[in-house]
Amino acid sequence: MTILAERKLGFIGGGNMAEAIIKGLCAGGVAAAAITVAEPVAARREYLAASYGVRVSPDNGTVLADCDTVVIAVKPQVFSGMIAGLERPALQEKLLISIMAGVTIDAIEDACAGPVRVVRVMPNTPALVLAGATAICRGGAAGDADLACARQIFELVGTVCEVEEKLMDAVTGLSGSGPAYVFTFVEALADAGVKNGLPRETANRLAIQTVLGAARLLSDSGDHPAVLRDKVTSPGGTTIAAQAALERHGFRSAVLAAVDAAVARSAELGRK
Ligand SMILES: NC(=O)C1=CN([C@@H]2O[C@H](COP(=O)(O)OP(=O)(O)OC[C@H]3O[C@@H](n4cnc5c(N)ncnc54)[C@H](O)[C@@H]3O)[C@@H](O)[C@H]2O)C=CC1
Ligand SMILES: O=C(O)[C@@H]1CCC=N1
Repeated sequence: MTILAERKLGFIGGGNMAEAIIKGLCAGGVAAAAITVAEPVAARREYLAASYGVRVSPDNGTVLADCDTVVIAVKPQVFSGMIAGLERPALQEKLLISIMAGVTIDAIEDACAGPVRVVRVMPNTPALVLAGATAICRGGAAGDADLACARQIFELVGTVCEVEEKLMDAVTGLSGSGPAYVFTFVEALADAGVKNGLPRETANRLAIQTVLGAARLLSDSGDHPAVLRDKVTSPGGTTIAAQAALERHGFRSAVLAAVDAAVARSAELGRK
């Protein structure tokens, strides 16, 4: 907490991802009073203030005035309009931490019309429960302390990897959007249990714990997924029958195509 304790942290945009980070930061010991959130939707401001005790404002300028470290947490599509409304000199003094999918460091520097310290980050929503997966990279004007500050924020809410910026679209397709694929899988798994006669609540509990337990086993053992899969798969048994059906229905190629689609969309958002 050494670097963060000295920082005044602000968020521009108080939506789902900002909330996940804020909740994680508060659980990780950051004082809510040191966090300011600018958010145009009044109900959302009231909710964030009541739930976490953060300071809120409808005016993005308040975050610039009050904070030295600013997390840009608006949608990529509203970024250029949002940044146009902020004063250039004030912006250029801040550490800007962007979590926007696709938007490049070059684009942020151009929008700020001058040298600005940018760290680009791709987090994911399990940050809400301190189990986030985040990748970070820094712009040319950002120093070691800036990168360390961003790293510290996201380490409080999970795991952090440093990557080259050209890999950020790949990260977005894998771990940024990835929780949604897992939720779809869990939903389908539970549905399959219900189809085979399990009560809904039992099916949901078993499906969630299966994914949680399998992920924990992978993480704790360090084994390759194929090694652990083999241990589940008895010769002539149930699992190989299921695996054969997954192959027939293109499970792996569906996952590859899904991630490719997200990567392509991330790159497209960056070009807009
Ligand atoms: N949701 C996710 O799982 C992840 C999202 N991201 C990125 O995080 C960013 C935010 O995404 P979400 O939180 O999902 O979206 P969201 O729609 O939940 O939040 C965006 C917030 O920005 C506010 N907003 C709109 N215009 C604004 C303006 N001009 N100034 C200030 N605030 C404004 C909206 O009212 C909204 O509350 C996006 O750029 C997205 O690419 C990155 C990783 C994961
Ligand atoms: O769907 C999106 O565009 C954002 C970026 C990664 C996860 N959610």
